[in-house]
Amino acid sequence: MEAAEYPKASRRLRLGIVGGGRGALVGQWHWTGVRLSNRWDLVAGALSANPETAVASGRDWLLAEDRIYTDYREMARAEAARPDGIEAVAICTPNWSHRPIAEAFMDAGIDIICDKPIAMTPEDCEALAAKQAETGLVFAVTHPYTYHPMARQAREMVAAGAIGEVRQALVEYVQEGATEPPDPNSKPMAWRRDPDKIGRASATGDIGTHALHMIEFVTHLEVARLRADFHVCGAPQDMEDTAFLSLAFDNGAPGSMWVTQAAPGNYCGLRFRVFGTKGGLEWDQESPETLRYTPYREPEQIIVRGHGAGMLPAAERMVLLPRGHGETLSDAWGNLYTEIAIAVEARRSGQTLPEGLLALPGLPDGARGVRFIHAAADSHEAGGAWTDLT
Ligand SMILES: NC(=O)C1=CN([C@@H]2O[C@H](COP(=O)(O)OP(=O)(O)OC[C@H]3O[C@@H](n4cnc5c(N)ncnc54)[C@H](OP(=O)(O)O)[C@@H]3O)[C@@H](O)[C@H]2O)C=CC1
Ligand SMILES: O=C1CO[C@H](CO)[C@@H](O)[C@@H]1O
Repeated sequence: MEAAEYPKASRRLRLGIVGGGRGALVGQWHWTGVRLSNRWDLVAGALSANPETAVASGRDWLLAEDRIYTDYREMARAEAARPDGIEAVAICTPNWSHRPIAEAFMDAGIDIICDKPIAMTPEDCEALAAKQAETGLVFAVTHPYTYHPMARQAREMVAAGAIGEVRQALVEYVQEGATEPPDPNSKPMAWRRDPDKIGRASATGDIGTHALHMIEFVTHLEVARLRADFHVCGAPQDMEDTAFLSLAFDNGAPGSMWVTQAAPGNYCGLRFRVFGTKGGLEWDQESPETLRYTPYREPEQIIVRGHGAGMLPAAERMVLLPRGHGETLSDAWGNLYTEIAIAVEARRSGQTLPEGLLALPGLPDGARGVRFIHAAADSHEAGGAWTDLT
């Protein structure tokens, strides 16, 4: 079967970035996606709350001097006033600042690319949703892992009935970074232990939101209810580094989620196992090129990323290199930024895209992540009680 192509870009779109300056973590990953997609020019930035770091970082990134900003509000105003102003902004700052930054750029008519979790509370998300409804802007949320072709392949196989009806699903996102106390000079760790800056949960929000998005994406189901227990399994700290969750999907299937940042030997272990009436699918982000498919009572298959040989069209259109010529998380970021560019260009030019072409996480997905954090924290505080997530 031929893979449906993404529409060609008519030009590169103009992007600005807030956060991601010297010492920051995720800004570089956004920049990688921007470059690999070849659909964006990064032309402006407010890269730090500290003016000196903002300027130094803007020069590192070779931004024009007049487009290096020391205040994101000024950036929103100035860029909106330029004929060649940015068309979208990527928000790569700590969680607590996402809402005010997004609002400033939405007020300026600029499309939003926001890191997760998109805000601190469900009420924040409602305010953002109201502003999106009023402005009609794109609001993309950066869950890159569903942009691995083999994660997309799993989703498409479930939709095509390859494993029958989903009867149970397990997801884990396991890391090791909280095993020892954090480096006191680490910028990314400085705010991740502070509930005023990260929110009501630590690891559960930081990586559990990706796990939630992935398992719902692959199964085409929603988690209707959950129960959660938070633990500290690594170096002593006030917030949880580990969570065990039981899940109840909206079709009645049970599931589980394990999230930890204190499991030595695990680096970025986002993994799922999904089983249905006719077979199972298993995938591991640390070995993203293969998908294990176990049709019941038939030989198991290892499907390898590449062209043909069992790849379904929506997954195959994200394939960049031939089979065996490794693609990894940076390519997934490139695929994500490709879909964001297509959505932004379509909105700006008034095009309607074919139904189902994009699988871009939007504001409802981001808001779901925030509700998930609160439901998990509520459940933990209630001794692991079942808590609604719908
Ligand atoms: N999608 C994904 O896969 C990932 C998502 N994330 C998410 O990305 C966000 C950022 O995380 P991370 O990169 O680890 O955090 P860092 O602390 O490493 O980086 C945050 C950056 O934001 C800057 N910043 C803070 N406030 C402002 C402001 N008012 N104006 C301009 N810049 C500002 C900081 O600069 P300074 O301190 O100098 O002010 C720093 O450069 C979080 O929400 C996190 O959950 C993180 C990793 C991966
Ligand atoms: O979203 C995320 C994924 O990866 C990071 C580190 O590996 C996390 O801490 C982060 O917030």
